[in-house]
Amino acid sequence: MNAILQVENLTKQYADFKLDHVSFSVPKGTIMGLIGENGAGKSTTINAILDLIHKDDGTVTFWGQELSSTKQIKEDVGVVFDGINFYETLTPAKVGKIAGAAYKQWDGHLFQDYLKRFQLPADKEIKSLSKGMKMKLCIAVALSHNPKLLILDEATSGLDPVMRDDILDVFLEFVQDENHSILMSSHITTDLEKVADYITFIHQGKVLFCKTKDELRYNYGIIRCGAALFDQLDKAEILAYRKDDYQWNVLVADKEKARRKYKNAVVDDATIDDILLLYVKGEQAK
Ligand SMILES: Nc1ncnc2c1ncn2[C@@H]1O[C@H](COP(=O)(O)OP(=O)(O)OP(=O)(O)O)[C@@H](O)[C@H]1O
Repeated sequence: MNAILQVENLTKQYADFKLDHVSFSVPKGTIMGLIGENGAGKSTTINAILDLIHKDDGTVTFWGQELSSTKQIKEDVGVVFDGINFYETLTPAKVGKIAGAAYKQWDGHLFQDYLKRFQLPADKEIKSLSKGMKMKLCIAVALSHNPKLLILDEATSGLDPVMRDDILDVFLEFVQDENHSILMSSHITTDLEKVADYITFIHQGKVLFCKTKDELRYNYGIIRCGAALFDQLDKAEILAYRKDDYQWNVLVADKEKARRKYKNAVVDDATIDDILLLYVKGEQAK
């Protein structure tokens, strides 16, 4: 069994939104980035995976098994959400004691190491910690019960660039163990460009694609052209397109082919943000 987490046809209907047959898997030793516009369904996906909300259909398997025991998930899956809050009068040291009693696999020394590494004061009340410090505390707790899978929903959004970089290094260290994996949603796509192996793009409740980051980075490109050339483009090769004031921006899956074929066009590399913007704000060709 190569996948730590497998999600198949996950479906959840709300009054005004449907998470629609979402499928993807997170292989061992890898980081899967979950991207999508606000309201795309990322948190709904994560909540359904963790059984925090009832799913209408689909299966979620951890290590090849549908887990009926939430206790087992609690031990083996470290979870960090944007906005998780501990009681304000606790201190990080007290949080460590409580977590030590709650998790069988708790490693108090590891927790102390993370407090030092993340520059968190052990004896300061949580109400006096900044948002970023609280987030770091959540990450320290999630890592210190020795999970095999980390699920992070916007877990780095409150951190400054220097601390984000440090935390991303911690995530990369975590997946050095090939039995570990991470599923992380983030709007900071440059973070995912740095650490993710795969990207799953959810758009309006559906998976638009699930691809390796390298495929996106090395193969996807944007043709910048005028109306005349746009009319000549092979429409079957266009993934999405958008016209701004002066030019057409056309997303293609094979930029080298486009460079060979349309010699007069500028074909730029595409960042994950570019891809997301063109799919969300542009027209989809197929
Ligand atoms: N409990 C609920 N009842 C009804 N609708 C809900 C509920 N929770 C979420 N939704 C709707 O589901 C949709 C998807 O929300 P979700 O939080 O999954 O998006 P997201 O991709 O995580 O967005 P963001 O990037 O803004 O966090 C939204 O339209 C939201 O209003």
